[in-house]
Parts: sequence; C-alpha cells; structure tokens
Amino acid sequence: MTNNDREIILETLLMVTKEGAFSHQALKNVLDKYQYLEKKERAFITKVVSGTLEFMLQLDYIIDSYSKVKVKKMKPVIREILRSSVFQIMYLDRVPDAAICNEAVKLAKKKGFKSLSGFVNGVLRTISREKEKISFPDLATRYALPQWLVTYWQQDYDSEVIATMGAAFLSRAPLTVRVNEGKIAVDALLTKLAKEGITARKVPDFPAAIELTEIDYLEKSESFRAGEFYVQDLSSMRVGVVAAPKEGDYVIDVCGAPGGKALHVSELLKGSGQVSVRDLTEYKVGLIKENIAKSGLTNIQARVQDALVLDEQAVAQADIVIADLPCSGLGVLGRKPDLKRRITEADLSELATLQQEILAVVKAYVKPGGKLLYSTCTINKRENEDNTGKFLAANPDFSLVSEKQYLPGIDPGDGFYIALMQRKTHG
Ligand SMILES: C[S@@+](CC[C@H](N)C(=O)[O-])C[C@H]1O[C@@H](n2cnc3c(N)ncnc32)[C@H](O)[C@@H]1O
Repeated sequence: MTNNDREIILETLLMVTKEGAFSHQALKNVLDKYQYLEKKERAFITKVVSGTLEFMLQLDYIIDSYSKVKVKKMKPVIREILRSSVFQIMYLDRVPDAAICNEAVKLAKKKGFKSLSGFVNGVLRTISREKEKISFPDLATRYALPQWLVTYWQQDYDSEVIATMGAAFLSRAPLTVRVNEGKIAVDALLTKLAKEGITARKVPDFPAAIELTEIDYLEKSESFRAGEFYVQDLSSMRVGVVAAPKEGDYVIDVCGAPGGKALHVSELLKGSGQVSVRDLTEYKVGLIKENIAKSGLTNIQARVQDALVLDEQAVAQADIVIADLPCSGLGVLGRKPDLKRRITEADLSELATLQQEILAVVKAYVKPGGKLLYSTCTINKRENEDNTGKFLAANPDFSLVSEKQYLPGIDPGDGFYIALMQRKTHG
C-alpha cells in the first residue's frame, strides 16, 4: 500500500476523532473524493480505518504502555498515525512491521512533524518487538470496551459472559439476509446468487435466512435490487416469528423505519390482513416506503405518526402491536464502532424512560386478547427486563407470554431483547 493510502487513512481518522464525524460517513466521503483508488486500496483503507476505530480503546492502552507521552496528550496527527499503525502491527499480517514503521515515520515528516518522527519510530518498533508479550489487565482493554460499560454490565452478567460478548463484537459476523419468499424460494435464490458470483448458504433454524460471504457491493446484485432479499440480522427476524401473525391480523408497528420487521410480518400474513408501519419523520417513512415498493407487498402501508402521541383511530384496533423501540443499541456494538465511543451511562437511563413513555401510549392500540411485542437491540436490563416488569406492574390487563434476552456469541445473531405480552380478553 502506498503512503498516499496512509495519508487518506489519517485524514479519515481525524475527521472522526477530531471533527466528530460518523465513521461510515467519513469513509464514504473520502472514498467518494478519491475515486481513482483501486479496489484493493479502498479495501485496505476501509479495513484500517474501521479496525482502528473498533480497537481504539485497546490500541490506546498498548500505546500508553510503551510511550512516555500518553495518547490523550499527543498531537492529533501523531496520535492517529500511531493508532492506525499499532492496529496494523497487531491485527494485519499483510504488511511487515518494519514497513509499517517506515511508512508511519514518512507520514509524520510529511505532515510537518519531523521532530517527532524519532518518537513515532521508537514507539512503533518497541510495540512490534514486544507484541507477543502484550497482555491486557481487564475486560475493557482486552475487548476494547468502555470501562464504565463493563462495570455496568457486571451488575447483571458474570465476567465470562461479558468476555464472550466482547469477543463476538470484535469478530466479523457474516451478513445475513431474509429471503422475500413471496418473490422467490430460498433454494432458487441460492442458485441465482451463485450465478451472480455471491457465496451464500442457509442458516440452521432460520428457514427464511441466508448468510452471504465475500460480498463486496450489495447494490451490484440483481436479486438485491429486485427486492428478492432484505438485509436483516437473525435476531431481528425473531420478531416476526415471536409475533406469529395469524391470517387476517391487523398489525401496527409503532417505530418501524426502515421497515425490516414490519415487512417480515407482512410477508408472514401471506397477502392477508394489514400492517400499518409508523415512524417519526417524513424522511424515515420515505425509507419504509422505498422498501415496501421494492418488496412488492400490498398488505402494508407506512405513515408518519409520533409514537408518543395517541392515534385515537387506532385504539383497540390491533391484533398485534410491535414496539421495536429506540434503544442504546448495545447488542450491535460490533457493527457500530462509533457507538462505543459516544454512548454514555446517562443515555441508557434517558432511553429507558422514553421506552416506558412510548409503551404507555401504544398499549392502547392492542385489542382485548391481542398481543404487544416489545423489543430492543440492546443488552441492558434497565431498558429491557426492568421496563417490561414496570409495564406489567402498571398494566394488570396485560400478562407476559414470553421474554428473552439474546446475547451475542451465545445466541446466533446480534444482541437483542424480545418480550411478548398479551392483553386480557376482558377486565
Ligand atoms: C429500532 S428502530 C426501528 C427498526 C425497525 N423496527 C426495523 O425493523 O427496521 C427505532 C425507530 O424508532 C423511531 N422513533 C424514535 N422516536 C420515535 C417516536 N417518538 N415516534 C415514532 N418513531 C420513533 C426511529 O426513527 C427509528 O426508526
């Protein structure tokens, strides 16, 4: 890889860590800006930027262990050069360590830090020499997790579970998609994808799911553009299965964008019934509408509706209400490196309160005898089990049918929580 690639990596990391950009946006911006890059170079830049951000909390520990100047006190350019180089030394074998050090030194000089090039060289060469001996003092550094989050989880999970989740977040999960069986059978899609050069296989216990590997750009797939499959994690597919809609059911999804779960439920209704999907803004509802159009499903409509505001027309109308609510997203930390650095403990409590407020409004839409499904993609008892417990305590006309927290590395798919409740037929 060229020094130019490394300069682009530096530019991208600075956009994220200094200017506060989201990592996927920063990466998209630079890859759009440098259109001339070859596919191999784009892949390298993406890998190093994503990996550096994902492992950052651990990389900083390593650098601090071998540098007199701590990461927090470093000039941003030097800090990002060191972080991305240490990521390569620790986790990529394509480039020899000596070349990584040389390129880092060259880049520091080019960026006007000639006086610090010896420092960069010294720190990186020491880390390269000592790398086999590096050990991590705790779960937070071992799995590149914020210390406050590990402490928070330790209230509810033992260290072994947290370690398993931490390892799962750092491993690359294959991309799972749900086959739109109204359009194509699973086996037929597998044959079609093979012809398109996409490697795919079925997932045990998830009849409509397939896993894709070695896929480079989804939009290139004709089947994807034709709406024959939809990108959806296994955990999220469980919502449709647990909701188990019956023929003719009327379903309201109160926080539905971009529409994954609602589309699944609409498909399970096999052309019968109706699904009303809502979200807060025109933009979000636009995303749902695009996905509905692509799916070819006709028993589903989308509209703007604030879930915190009662929709009088919907009171006692729904056989099933799906409340897949905004949450802290701790179950998908592996896919969202920004979240790890941004989320705070205060956010967790705020979200738990918002979820309670939404549930208190949307419960009214459930018919007597109907179901309320509450789900989140997080691992946090305050948002999950505690909220369900509070809801049931405040609403004796509802009872718990089932409840499960799915944990990454332990259950297939992302971390996820689903509670199914039922409204009593009378009283
Ligand atoms: C977890 S996501 C939903 C994912 C969706 N169920 C799916 O499967 O594709 C939560 C959604 O809640 C929406 N949201 C947040 N606050 C809301 C509110 N007050 N009313 C309606 N939707 C809201 C967000 O815009 C976001 O799209």
